[in-house]
Amino acid sequence: MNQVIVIGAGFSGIAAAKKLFEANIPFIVLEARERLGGRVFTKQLNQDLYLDFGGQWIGPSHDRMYALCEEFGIEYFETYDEGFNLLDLDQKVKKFKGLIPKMDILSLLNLDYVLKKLERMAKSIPLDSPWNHPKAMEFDSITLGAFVTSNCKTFACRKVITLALETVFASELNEISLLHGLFYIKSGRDLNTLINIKNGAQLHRIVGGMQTIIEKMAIPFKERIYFNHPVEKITKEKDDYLVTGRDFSFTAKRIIIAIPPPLAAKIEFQPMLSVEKRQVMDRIAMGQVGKCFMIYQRPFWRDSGFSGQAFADGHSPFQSMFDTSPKDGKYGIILGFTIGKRAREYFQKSKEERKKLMLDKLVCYYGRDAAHPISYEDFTMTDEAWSRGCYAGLYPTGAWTGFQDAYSKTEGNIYWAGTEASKIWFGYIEGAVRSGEQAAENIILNLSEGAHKK
Ligand SMILES: Cc1cc2nc3c(=O)[nH]c(=O)nc-3n(C[C@H](O)[C@H](O)[C@H](O)COP(=O)(O)OP(=O)(O)OC[C@H]3O[C@@H](n4cnc5c(N)ncnc54)[C@H](O)[C@@H]3O)c2cc1C
Repeated sequence: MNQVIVIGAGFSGIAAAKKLFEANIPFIVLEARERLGGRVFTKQLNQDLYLDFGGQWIGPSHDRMYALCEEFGIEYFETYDEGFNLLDLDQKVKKFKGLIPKMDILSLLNLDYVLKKLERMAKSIPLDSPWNHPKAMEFDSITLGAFVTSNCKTFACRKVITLALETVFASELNEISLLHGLFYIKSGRDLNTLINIKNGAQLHRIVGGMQTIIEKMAIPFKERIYFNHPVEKITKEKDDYLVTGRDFSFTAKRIIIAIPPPLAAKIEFQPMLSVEKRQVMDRIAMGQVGKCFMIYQRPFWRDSGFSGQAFADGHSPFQSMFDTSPKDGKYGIILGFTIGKRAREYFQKSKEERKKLMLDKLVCYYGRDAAHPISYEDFTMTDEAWSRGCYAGLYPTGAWTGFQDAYSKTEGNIYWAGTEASKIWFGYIEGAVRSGEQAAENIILNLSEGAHKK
C-alpha cells in the first residue's frame, strides 16, 4: 500500500515527492493536468524560443531554488536591467534610471514616505503568527488599497505605488487585507527585494525556462505520477484514506495536499475538515494576471539605451513591462503584465485586438522598430481550471485574524503544502518548494517516531 498520496504535481507536490523518494517511502502523485508544473508552465515555441507563461524569476534568498539549480546543473542568467526605464502616466512617457521614476518633488517625497512606512510596518509582522501583531486587528480591518489611498497625497504618487504593488501581488489592492500585504512583504524579505531586479526577486531566469527544473526533479519517480487524475473526494476509512476521482481510487495512510486553496476547497472531505480550515479556504481568493509577450528578431530597444521596462497607469492595459529575451539575446522579447481589472478587460478582447493594444504601446515607447514583431503570445492562468488565478491565493480582510494559521495546519494525517502554506516566500516558487519539503519532512519524522514506539 502507498504510505503517502501527494495531490498536485506543481513545485510543492514534486518537492514533497522528491523528499519521500529519497527517504524510501512508498508514494504516488495524483495530478489533474496532463503535465508537471502547475503555475509554472514553459511553452516551447521552437528549439531556441521558449516563454514562461507562469513563474519565471528567482532571486536572493531563494535558497532552495538555487540549490535545485546546482543539484541538476541548471544554468540561470541575470534579467536584463541596463539603461532607461519608462514611466507612462497621464498619457505622458518619461525616461528614468534606477528604481524611482522622475516626478514632481511633492510626489517623490510622498513616495519615499509611503515606501518606508510599508517597509517599517512589514518588518514588525511576526511571520509565524501575523495575528499576534499588536495592531493586527487594525491592519486586518482595512485593505492594502485603503492604506495606499489614505497615505498617498498626490495622484502621481498613488498611481506609481498602485501599479508597483499590483505587479507584486497580481491583484487589485482593495482585494487584499493590509495585514496580508505586510505579511507577504516580510515573507519575501522586504518591499525593496520584491520590486527590484538587482538584488531582488526578479534577478535571475532559468535557461530553457522554469519548467526545466521540475522536469529534472521528477525524473527518478516519473512512473509514480498519475496525470489526468483530478481528485474529487478524500474519505477516511479507519486508519487509511481513500482518495477518489471520476474513474479511480487509491488508498494511503497519509495525504499531502499541494494544490491552490480554492481548488482544495472543491475537494469533498469525509469527515469534513475543521470549520476554520473550510472557512479560510472559502475566503482565500486567487490573484489575476495575464502575461503578454511581443517577440522580435532581436532586442532592438537595447541599442537605443532602453531597458525594456515600462510602468503605466490605468490608461494602458499593462501595469508593467520587462525585457524577457533569452540569455543569448537571439530573440528580443518584451513581457507585459496585465493585472486585476485591466486583465479582466484585456482578455475579453480577441487575440488580434490584444496584440494591437500591446503593439501600439510598444510603438509609442520605442518607435517604428517595434512595429514588426515575429509574433505575439499571451496566457492567463485565471482561465485554467486547475489554477483559477495567480500568482497566488491572497487573504482578504478579517481572514488572518479570524482563522490564524488554519490553512496550513495538519488535520488527522492530511498535511498541507503549496506556496500558500509557506511562511517564507509565500506566493513564490521558493515558498512552494519549502512547503512541500516541510510536509514530507513532517511525515518522515512522524513515521520514524512511530517506528521507535513499536
Ligand atoms: C503568471 C505567473 C507568474 C509568476 N511569477 C513568479 C515568479 O516570477 N517567481 C516566483 O517565484 N513565482 C512566480 N509565480 C508564482 C509561482 O508560480 C507559484 O507560487 C508556484 O508555482 C506555486 O506552486 P504550488 O506547487 O504551490 O502550486 P501549483 O503550481 O498551482 O500546483 C498545484 C498542482 O495541483 C494540480 N491540481 C489542482 N487541483 C487538483 C486536484 N483536485 N487533483 C489533482 N491535482 C490538482 C494543478 O494542476 C497543479 O499542477 C507566478 C505565477 C504565475 C501564474
